[in-house]
Amino acid sequence: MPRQPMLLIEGLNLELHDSGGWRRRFHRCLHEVDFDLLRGEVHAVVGASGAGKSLLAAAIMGLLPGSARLSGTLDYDDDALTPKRQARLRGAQLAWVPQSLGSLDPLASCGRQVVWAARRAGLATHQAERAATSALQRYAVEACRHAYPHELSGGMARRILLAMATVGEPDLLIADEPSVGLDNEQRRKVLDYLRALADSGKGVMVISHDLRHALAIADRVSVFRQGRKLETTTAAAFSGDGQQLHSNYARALWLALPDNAFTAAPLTGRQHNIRLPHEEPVLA
Ligand SMILES: Nc1ncnc2c1ncn2[C@@H]1O[C@H](COP(=O)(O)OP(=O)(O)OP(=O)(O)O)[C@@H](O)[C@H]1O
Ligand code: NI
Repeated sequence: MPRQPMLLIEGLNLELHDSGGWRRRFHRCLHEVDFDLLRGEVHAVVGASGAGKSLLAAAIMGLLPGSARLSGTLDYDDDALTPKRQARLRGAQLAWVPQSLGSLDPLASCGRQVVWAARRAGLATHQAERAATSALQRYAVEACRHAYPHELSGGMARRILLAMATVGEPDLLIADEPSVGLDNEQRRKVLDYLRALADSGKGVMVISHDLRHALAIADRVSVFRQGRKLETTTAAAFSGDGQQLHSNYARALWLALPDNAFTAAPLTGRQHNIRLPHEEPVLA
């Protein structure tokens, strides 16, 4: 029997103000996006810089700029995800690892911020302290408990954000580029932990510009480009010469992975000319 999605998004359109200029002009950042997330699943969202991945996360969390124009339906657990409901669920059932390391409070120690996150998720004071300790241990940043954000490396700061997002055992976790700046060992641990969260019945949405990292843990993958979702497919469809993929873009992303230069069928001249989506660096 098909499982009911915990998160269901249909026909999502988003317009934001153009930055700069005095004229009030909007531009469309998301176009008719359909997306769903099942319990127990890791659903990866991949695509180049500017594809709209982080804006989709912000729309789910209810953290878009005030002037944003949003239309379409957003349901969580069979009920509309209204701004009021988003505010109530945020930090408890709905958790988010933001892409920007600037999200940490520069004036509070890292340990304090993880405890705050646990309190926000509804834990009582002594439980929050205990949960914070185990979250810091899980990501091997216990030594950073008394440090301030400016004293951390990028990878350490990323792991503090992960500890904050997961300390309250959320139902749905959105991790926006959770492994940027981590070494291979740490990345593997973080990805394994996200996989384990899904295996324990939670829903995990992982946003990544790196298809390899997404495929390491994903059940399904949605490919975005320029504000549009091109396709949602099983992670298993990224195999061989990519024939199971629907869009040329997803196939190009797949064939561009270093290992596939050796294992995939030879590219035709036309495929060689596909412009690959790594034009811009990810700002994190
Ligand atoms: N606050 C904002 N105001 C106006 N435009 C914005 C705002 N945030 C993002 N955009 C625009 O929306 C588009 C999508 O941005 P988004 O941050 O979702 O991309 P992304 O896929 O997460 O990219 P990256 O991989 O670089 O993080 C971009 O063209 C960006 O310029
Ligand atoms: Ni982003």
